[in-house]
Amino acid sequence: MKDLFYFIRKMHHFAGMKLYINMSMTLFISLLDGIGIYLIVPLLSIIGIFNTNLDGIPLISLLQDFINSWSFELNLPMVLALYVMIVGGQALLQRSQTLLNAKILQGFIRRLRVETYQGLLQAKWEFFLRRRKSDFNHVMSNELGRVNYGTSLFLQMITSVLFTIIQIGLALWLSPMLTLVVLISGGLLALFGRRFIKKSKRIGEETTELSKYYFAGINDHFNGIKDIKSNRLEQSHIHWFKNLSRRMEDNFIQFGKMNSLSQLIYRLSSVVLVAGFVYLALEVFHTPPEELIVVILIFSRLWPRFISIQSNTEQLASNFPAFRAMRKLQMEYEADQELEDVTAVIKPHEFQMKYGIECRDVDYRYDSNSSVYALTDINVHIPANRMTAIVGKSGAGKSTLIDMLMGLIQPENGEVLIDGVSLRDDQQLLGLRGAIGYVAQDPFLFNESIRDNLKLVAPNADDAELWEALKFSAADEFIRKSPQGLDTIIGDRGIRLSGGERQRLVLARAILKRPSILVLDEATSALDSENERLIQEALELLKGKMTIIVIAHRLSTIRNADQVIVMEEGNVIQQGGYQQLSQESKGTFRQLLNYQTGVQA
Ligand SMILES: Nc1ncnc2c1ncn2[C@@H]1O[C@H](COP(=O)(O)OP(=O)(O)OP(=O)(O)O)[C@@H](O)[C@H]1O
Repeated sequence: MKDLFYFIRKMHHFAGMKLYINMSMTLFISLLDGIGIYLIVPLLSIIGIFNTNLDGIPLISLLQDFINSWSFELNLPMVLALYVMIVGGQALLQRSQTLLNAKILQGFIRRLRVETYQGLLQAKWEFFLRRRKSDFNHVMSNELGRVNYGTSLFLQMITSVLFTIIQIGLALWLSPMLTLVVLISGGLLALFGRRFIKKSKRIGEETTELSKYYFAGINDHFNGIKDIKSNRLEQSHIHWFKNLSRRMEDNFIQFGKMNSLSQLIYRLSSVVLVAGFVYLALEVFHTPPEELIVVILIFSRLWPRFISIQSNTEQLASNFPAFRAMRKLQMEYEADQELEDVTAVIKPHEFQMKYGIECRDVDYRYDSNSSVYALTDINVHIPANRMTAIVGKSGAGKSTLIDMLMGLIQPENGEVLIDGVSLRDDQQLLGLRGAIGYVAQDPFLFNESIRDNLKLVAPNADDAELWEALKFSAADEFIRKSPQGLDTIIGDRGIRLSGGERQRLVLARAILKRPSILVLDEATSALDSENERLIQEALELLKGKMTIIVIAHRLSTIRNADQVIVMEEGNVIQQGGYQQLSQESKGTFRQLLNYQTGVQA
């Protein structure tokens, strides 16, 4: 409930006056609707088609006096014209209200969607390390839809409740005793209905869990489709999917069963109540027939409202878990924001690094409850405008160190400094990130054209600049050969390219950004020797102009590095020039070199 009110407050903040106009319109439409129905009896009676004495009915006798005071005589066409005007006016108003309602809701959902997306993008990298990406997809699509539906339902309910209160007031005026009986019956029904609301909430919780599981599953399966196909795992996945789909169906039907049962009970009770009413009115209270007609009219309008409020509450309760899931995600990313505003632009050339990046006594672990550290007591200096290589066995902590140097993760102890200023400073962090060109182990490309993928980092670059970057990364030749050239669409994550082609393309993209720090995490691992040599030569030309940090398993790649950092089990165990380290016969670096060149120590 608390989460629901949070979003309602948000909507109130967003829509302001429009929300009240919308609600007033709904109320007015319901009133017109009610008047239209109530009027038909007295009007027909006034013109003598329906012969009843209306003197005893307060509101209607007033209306009768008013109509009688007119100087002209009311006839059937005029009565019907009045009726058409009221109901027609209501239909016109209804259309405007539906439009306004859609605008408010859609505007609110757009805002919520953008806010959540932006909040997620501004969260720290560590936030993403701890969570499944499919959970974000789930909240951003499925749960957002349920929040939308729930919010709209809640607004409908407020107007419905307001209108019901007005109707109760009218009914009390017309016949207090019988209305009280209706109200008491309604109250008993609401008490009885609490169990249905509780059950709806429980079913809603299961809906959230199942849909989360569904999103995670399809996400994993389609990401791993190559493994599934090559290992013939289709059957087990289809079996999993069928099972889950069955559970989703059951969950849906369970809600339908419960909702229809509550509706059945309410409807049956309404028939019993009407029968009881008529009996009481005629036999006990000796209500005159014309008053009875009005009371039955009131009842027939009031009771369905009770039923629909009850049914809407059940629907709303089944959506509570979506409100909670959305709010929980928001609170989590709000607590893990890394920058005030990631959209603030600091141009790469505005970031000047003279001395370099330094790690001072840095410790880091991925899980604060575990005793295992990914980095321990790291003290390194990455000099500006030099090339530094980081080497070590798999799992030694190379990528973690790079993430630390880029400010993606923050040390548990110690400090990372750029020219002596801590990376905990937002401006420093923003400046650093803007100045980095990063090529990951598993480079990311969008399912767009080569041109679009490149222009992502440099929207104003012309074709000549694109080709220059592509030449640098030895990617120009294969792109020239493809029939569509720069307009070639490269598939999901660049699936239509080979691993080496992808790496070269991402390297071109990094260069196009004109970074002052180039970070290559195993960025040339998929290249053949010829292309690797071409890139080495290109990097050689960059030396002295930008800071280059390279992780490489193939040590031939880093022969020209100014500094080599050797890591083992989260520690830096050697640090120095390539030549110097290769001559330390007992050192790990020498061992690694020997393994790769086939020389036994
Ligand atoms: N997201 C993570 N959550 C928990 N532990 C992690 C995570 N990423 C890495 N680790 C652990 O941290 C240690 C260092 O990993 P890291 O990826 O930095 O090694 P690496 O030297 O880059 O390895 P490789 O050469 O295989 O890429 C490893 O023991 C790894 O299991």
